[in-house]
Amino acid sequence: MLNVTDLHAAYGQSEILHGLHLNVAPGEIVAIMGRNGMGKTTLMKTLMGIVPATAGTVRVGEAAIGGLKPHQRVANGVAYVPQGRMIFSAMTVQENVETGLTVTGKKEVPGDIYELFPVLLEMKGRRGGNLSGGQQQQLAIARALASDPKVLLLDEPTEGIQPSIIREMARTLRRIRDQRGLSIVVSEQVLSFALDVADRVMVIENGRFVHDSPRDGIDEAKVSKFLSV
Ligand SMILES: Nc1ncnc2c1ncn2[C@@H]1O[C@H](COP(=O)(O)OP(=O)(O)OP(=O)(O)O)[C@@H](O)[C@H]1O
Repeated sequence: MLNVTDLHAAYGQSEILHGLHLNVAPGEIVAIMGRNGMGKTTLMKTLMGIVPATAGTVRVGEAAIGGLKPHQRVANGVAYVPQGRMIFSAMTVQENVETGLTVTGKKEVPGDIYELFPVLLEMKGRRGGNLSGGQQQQLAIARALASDPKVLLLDEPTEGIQPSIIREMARTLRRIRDQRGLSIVVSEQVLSFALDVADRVMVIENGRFVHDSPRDGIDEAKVSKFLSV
């Protein structure tokens, strides 16, 4: 579903991503793990078109999206939950989710989104800024799902979230995948969450993938070693 070949990206003269290859099958969940500063956020932003790629191709299904602007990528089926969630604090929960509908032409939030996140239905008239961190993360995921994506990108969704909510989030993401059949790419530093949520774990180091393993039979000690400073 998502096919990335030889992706390079740079900030000015400083190249950060050095030729990444990534294939995510329909319905597959891939976790991209790596320490701070290894290039996870840059990869997410490059896939979204927020940071321009200097070389390489990005396809979603048959569509080449590498040259498109972020909103055009959303229209082609890519949705993004940025690091730090970036919900609109002054807008209500419902208004936040509605911003995700723009590309679908729908006026109302589909009921299955509130079924996934019942707390958002209870709080739909509250301002986003008044929600807890875990609730804001649910809101950011709901907003992303409102665009009816084929590929969902999440950048460090567990950052600043309590352990019990993190386990719940892994279950919810798998449920979303099972219900919608979409592909999910999640960047992560918490190994237990990656093992809970993903079918495959990749490790990025200094802008290169250095490890790629199915969840089943993964060498946890080896992955932990990459993550320890
Ligand atoms: N706007 C920017 N301008 C210049 N360099 C940047 C910029 N953003 C990130 N970098 C550099 O790019 C490299 C990769 O950063 P990136 O944010 O992609 O890492 P990360 O793996 O997501 O880390 P974190 O877990 O801290 O978010 C780092 O060396 C960082 O200093």
